[in-house]
Amino acid sequence: MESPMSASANPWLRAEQVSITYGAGDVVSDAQLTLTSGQVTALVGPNGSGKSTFLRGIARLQHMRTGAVTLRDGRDARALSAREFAREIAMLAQSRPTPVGITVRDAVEFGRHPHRSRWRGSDPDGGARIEHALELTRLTDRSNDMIDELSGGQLQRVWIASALAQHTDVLLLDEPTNHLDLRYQVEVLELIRELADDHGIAVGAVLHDLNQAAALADRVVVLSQGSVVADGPPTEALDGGLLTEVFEIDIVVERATSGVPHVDVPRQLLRRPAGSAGAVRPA
Ligand SMILES: Nc1ncnc2c1ncn2[C@@H]1O[C@H](COP(=O)(O)OP(=O)(O)OP(=O)(O)O)[C@@H](O)[C@H]1O
Repeated sequence: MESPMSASANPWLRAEQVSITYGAGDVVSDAQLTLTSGQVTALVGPNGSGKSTFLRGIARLQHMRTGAVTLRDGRDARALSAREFAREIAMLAQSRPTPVGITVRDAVEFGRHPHRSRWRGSDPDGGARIEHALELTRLTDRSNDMIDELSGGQLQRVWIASALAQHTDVLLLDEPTNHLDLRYQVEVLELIRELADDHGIAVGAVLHDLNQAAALADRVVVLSQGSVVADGPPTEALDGGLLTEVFEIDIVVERATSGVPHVDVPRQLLRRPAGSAGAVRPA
């Protein structure tokens, strides 16, 4: 991980012409993604559009039928050993079993696996990296708690801490705010922004909430039926017409005074007129 000051202009990860199949046709088709130091890139799109599969393909958790993933120094990410790869790219997958009987610190320590020497298990930087990851995720005071006793939001922060302890330039997050209440969502989103801004990490995150994507991301990539149909700053990629087509529901995008687009669905879609058949009335 380098400081943002030393970041080169080259993307830290470039995935190109990625196609992934589960057997009956491609679910990701000729897709591309570029991740840059200090930038958050949000992947958005309807259920089943291929967001997770695309990210998992890049993270080598899914076989790619075609495609290339190139690191900043020109190395082919797919040619690296598992240990080398895990020193470059950390991935927080969507669903993880919660191990029983381990502490927060133990879970964060998992992230050090690619840095431990093979035979003796020594990891001179490990202690400091783990402390730093706990600090960034505000978990220092909980480090001795058992992880099966944490709330969903705290647990999510533990997994992010574990990915941070891995100390990579690139962080891939699949729905990092899933199952979190609003407060924890905001905390996790702020943390992601901080990782990019203060630590120069190149973040790629699948997000469902288009307004969160608009507020958080420097770039938004829109996937539809496995293909990238928009890739640009939120003001360009979050286009009302395009989103209406992709999500198959009327979507209006307004530009707030801050410049951040605000994505909305017309209210009449959500409420039945009072007195209409089947309207829900308060008891
Ligand atoms: N293990 C699997 N076996 C077969 N098909 C799969 C498998 N996982 C996903 N798919 C299919 O691949 C397509 C893309 O799924 P994927 O989970 O990548 O979409 P997504 O955009 O992340 O969806 P969501 O927003 O619902 O998480 C879907 O049609 C899905 O049914």
